[in-house]
Amino acid sequence: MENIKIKYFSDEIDKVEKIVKGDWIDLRAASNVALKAGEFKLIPLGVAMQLPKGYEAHIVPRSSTYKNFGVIQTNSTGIVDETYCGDNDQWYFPAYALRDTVIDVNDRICQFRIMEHQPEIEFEIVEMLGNKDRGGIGSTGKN
Ligand SMILES: O=c1ccn([C@H]2C[C@H](O)[C@@H](COP(=O)(O)OP(=O)(O)OP(=O)(O)O)O2)c(=O)[nH]1
Repeated sequence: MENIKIKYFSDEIDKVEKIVKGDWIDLRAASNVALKAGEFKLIPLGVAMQLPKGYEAHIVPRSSTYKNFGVIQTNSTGIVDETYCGDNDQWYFPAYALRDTVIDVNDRICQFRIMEHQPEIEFEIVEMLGNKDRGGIGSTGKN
C-alpha cells in the first residue's frame, strides 16, 4: 500500500477515491468551466499531491469524457513529475473544446494512476543495430 499526501484547493469537489468499477482514480473539475468550440482552457483539478518516492502520475481522459463534455486532452497524457509537489502545484486538465460545452464543478473529467519512473538510461551510439527490420507503420496489413 502506498501513501499519497493530498491537498485540496476546493470544498466543492468530492474527495479522491478509487471508483469501484475502474482501476484508475477519477479526478474532478474544481470550478465551473464554459468553453466555446475551438477554445482551450486549463481546468483546475483541485488537488496537489506528494507522490511516493520513485513514482510519477499519468493523467488521461475518461473514456466518456469526449461524449459527455466535448473536450479532448491536448497533451493526450499528462505526466505529473514527482517534484511537482509544492503547496501551489495544483493539477490541471488541458482541455480543447470541439463544441460549445459546460463542465460543472465536481464533474469527473479525467483519471490518473501512479507509475514507477523508468530506469536510468544511457544512450550508446552505434552504426548498425544488427537486427532484422520489422517493417514500417501499417506493414502488417489491415486484417
Ligand atoms: O496534464 C498535465 C500535465 C502536467 N501537469 C503538471 C505536472 C507536471 O509536473 C507539470 C509540468 O508538466 P510537463 O513537464 O509535462 O510540462 P512542460 O510543458 O514540460 O512544462 P515545464 O516547463 O513546467 O516542465 O505540470 C498537470 O497539472 N497536468
